[in-house]
Amino acid sequence: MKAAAAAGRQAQRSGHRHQRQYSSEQFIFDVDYSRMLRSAQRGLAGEFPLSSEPLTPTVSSRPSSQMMSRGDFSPEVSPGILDLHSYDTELLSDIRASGLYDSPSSLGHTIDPEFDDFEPNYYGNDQVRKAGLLPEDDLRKSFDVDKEKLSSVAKIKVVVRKRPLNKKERAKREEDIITIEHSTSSLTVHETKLKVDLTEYVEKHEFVFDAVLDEDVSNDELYSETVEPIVPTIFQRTKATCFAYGQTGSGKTYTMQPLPLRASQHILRLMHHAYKNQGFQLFVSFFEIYGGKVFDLLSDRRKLCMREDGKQQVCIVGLHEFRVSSVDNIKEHIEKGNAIRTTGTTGANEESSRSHAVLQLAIKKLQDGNESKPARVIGKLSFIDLAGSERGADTTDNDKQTRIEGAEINKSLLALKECIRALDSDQTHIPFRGSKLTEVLRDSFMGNSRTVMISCISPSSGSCEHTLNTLRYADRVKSLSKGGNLKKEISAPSNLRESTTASIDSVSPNLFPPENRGMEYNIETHNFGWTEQIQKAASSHFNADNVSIGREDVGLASSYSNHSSKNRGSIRTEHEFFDAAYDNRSWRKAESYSSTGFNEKTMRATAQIKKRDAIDVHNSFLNSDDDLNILLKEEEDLVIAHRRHIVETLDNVKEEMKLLEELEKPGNQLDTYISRLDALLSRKAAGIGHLQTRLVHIQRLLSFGRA
Ligand SMILES: Nc1ncnc2c1ncn2[C@@H]1O[C@H](COP(=O)(O)OP(=O)(O)OP(=O)(O)O)[C@@H](O)[C@H]1O
Repeated sequence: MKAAAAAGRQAQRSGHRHQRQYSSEQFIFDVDYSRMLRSAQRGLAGEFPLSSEPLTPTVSSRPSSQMMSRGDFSPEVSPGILDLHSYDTELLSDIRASGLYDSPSSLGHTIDPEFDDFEPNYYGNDQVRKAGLLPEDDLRKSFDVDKEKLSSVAKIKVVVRKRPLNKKERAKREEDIITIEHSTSSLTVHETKLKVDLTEYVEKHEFVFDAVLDEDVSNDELYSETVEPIVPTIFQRTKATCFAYGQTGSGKTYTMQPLPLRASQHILRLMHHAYKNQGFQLFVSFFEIYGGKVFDLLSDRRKLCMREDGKQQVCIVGLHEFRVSSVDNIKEHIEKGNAIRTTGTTGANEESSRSHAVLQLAIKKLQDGNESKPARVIGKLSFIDLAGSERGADTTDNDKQTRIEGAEINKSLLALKECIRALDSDQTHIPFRGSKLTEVLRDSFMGNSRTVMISCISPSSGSCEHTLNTLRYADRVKSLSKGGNLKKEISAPSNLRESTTASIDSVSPNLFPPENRGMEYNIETHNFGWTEQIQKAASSHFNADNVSIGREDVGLASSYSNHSSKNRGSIRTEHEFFDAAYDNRSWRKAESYSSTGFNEKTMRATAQIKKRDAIDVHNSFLNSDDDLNILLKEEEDLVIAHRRHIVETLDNVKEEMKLLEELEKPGNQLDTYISRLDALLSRKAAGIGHLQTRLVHIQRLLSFGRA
C-alpha cells in the first residue's frame, strides 16, 4: 500500500488536486472473505500458477523496465484500445458452470428477451466435451437452470445506503431525520417545514426501494446485497455496472472502494472452480473522468481519448488493461489507482472525489485455448464512483478551482439525468453524448445489461434537501426497470408510498425509541400505491386546521427541458434543474398542515421555506366556495402578520443604522455588536421567509381565481 501511495505521489503533477489517502480499513476482510480468498488462492495454486503468463499481446506506452520498476504489477496490458461495448465477440455456448447461482439472491424477477434468442450450441463445442466437464444432457439441463437464474437477476436494482452522522453534524447538533423499515425496504425522510402561518411541522416522505441499508450495515453485507448477484452474469455475455450516486460526503467512495476487490475475489473463485479450465482471464482497468477529460489511473494518469467507432461503440484509446490472477495483484492495482485519483476539499467533505472514477473488470476468454491469439471480451463489470453533487448555494465557500470542478461535475450529472429522463419517457433519442460520463454509462442502461445503483445519503437534518433529491433521483432510476424502454419486472407500486405530516412538537425521529417510531410515523404503512392517498387528499377540506393539497402530474417536463438546455453549462446545479423537472412531473404527494400563530422557533426557521412551495400552488385543487372562504380568511391573517413584519422591518432598519453609528464610535463592544447583528439577521431572514409565504398564498389565490 505504501508503494501505491508513493506511486501516487510520484504521479501527482502540478495543478492536480491532492491524492486520496487510501484507507486500509476498506480492505479488511471478514471471515467469509478470508475463506473465499484462501480458497481462491488454493485454486490458483492448483490450477493457475500465481505468476502471470503473457497471454495477451503486450503493447505498452512506456518501456517495460519502467513499468517493472514501479512494483510487481502484471506487465500485460491490453492492445491499447478498450472497447466498452464489445460483447459480440464471443458466443458463450461453450461456457458452462455448475452451482453458479447458489448464493441467495433477493432480487426481483426480470426476463430479458435478449437471452431468448441466445441458444447454446453445446454439441459443437469440442472444448467442453474434451474437458469432460459435464455429460451433454446434464449440460443442457444445467444451462437451462443458469439461464433461468440469470434472467431472475433484476435489470436495474436500486439500493439506498444511509451513513452515520459524522462528527461535524453531531457537533452542530443536527438530527438524524431518516428512519428505515427493513421489512418493507422503505425509508422515511422527516423534513421540517413551515406552515403558511410560519409554525413548524414535519413532512414525511416515504420511499420504497429494492433494498435500504442503514448505518450499521457492513461493506460485506452491502456487497452481498448489490454486486454479488450480478457477478455470475458477466460470464454470460452481460455488461454489469454498479454505480454510487449522492451528495458530496454521503459515503460514495466509502461504499464503492471495497466492492471491486470483493468482486474480483468472487470472479476468481468462479474462474477457478465453476469455470475452471475454460480459458477465462480477468483484466482490470481504472480511469477517471475529470473536467470532461479521461485519465488512466493505472498509467500515471495519462490523458486518454474516447472515441466512437463506426458502430457507435465507445472506445477508450490507449487505456491500459492489466491481467490479474490473484487477489493481491488486483488489490495493488486498485490501491495504485485510488492513490492518484483527483480529490479535493469541499464544504461537506475534506477528501472529496472531484472526478468520476471507473474501474472495470473484464472477463476474457482465449480463442480455442490458443494463447497466441488475443483473448476476447466475454463480459464486463464496471464500478463507477461518481463525483459528489453539490448545490450552487453550498459552493460559495469553495475556492475557484473547486467551483469550476463543481460546475463540471454538475454538468455531467445533469447529462446523466437527462439520459435517465429520456429513457424514462421512452424517447427514441437518448442523449448519451451529453458528457463523457454518459458515454461511458451508455452500457449500463442499454442492451443486455445489469445495473446496480447505490444511492448514498447523509442522515442529517442539514442535508435534507440533498437527501430528497438523491432519493427522488433513485426513485426515477428505479422506475426505469418497470418502464417500456428497459422493460420487464414487477407490477410493484410507485416507490414513493406517501407523504404525511405531524406537528414539530410531536415529531422528531430521535425522540422516539425505535420500536415506537414505526407506530408514530407510518400512519399507513400498509398503504402502498397512490390511489387511496390521492383520494384522501382530494376529499380533504382545506381548512384552518387541516389543509390537504394533492398534486397531480401537470406535464411540465417540456418546460424543464427548454429551461435546462438554456442553462446548461452554467454554475446552476443539477439539483436545481432536477428539482424543477421532478417537481413538475408525476411527483404525487399529499401535504397536510395546520395553522396557528407565530412563535420564536418558527421565526428562526422561516428562512427554510422552499421555493418549491411556489410550484405547489399551481397544482393544488381548490374548488369549492368553502375553500375560497378559508383561503380569504387565511389571507387576512397573513396580511395582518405582514403589516407587523413591515413595522418590524422598519425597526430593523433603524436599529441597523444605530448599530453602524455605534460601530464607528471608539471603544465599541464588538461582541455586543455581532450578537445584535446576528439577531437582526435572523429577524430579516424570518421577514424574507414571510414574504415568500405571502407570495405563495397570493399565487394560490390567483390560481383559485383561474380555476
Ligand atoms: N457507511 C459509513 N459508515 C461509516 N463512515 C462512513 C460511511 N459512509 C461514509 N463514511 C465516512 O464519511 C466520510 C465521507 O465519505 P466519502 O468520502 O465516501 O463520501 P463521498 O460521497 O465519496 O464524497 P465525495 O463525493 O465528496 O467524494 C468519510 O470519512 C467516510 O469514511
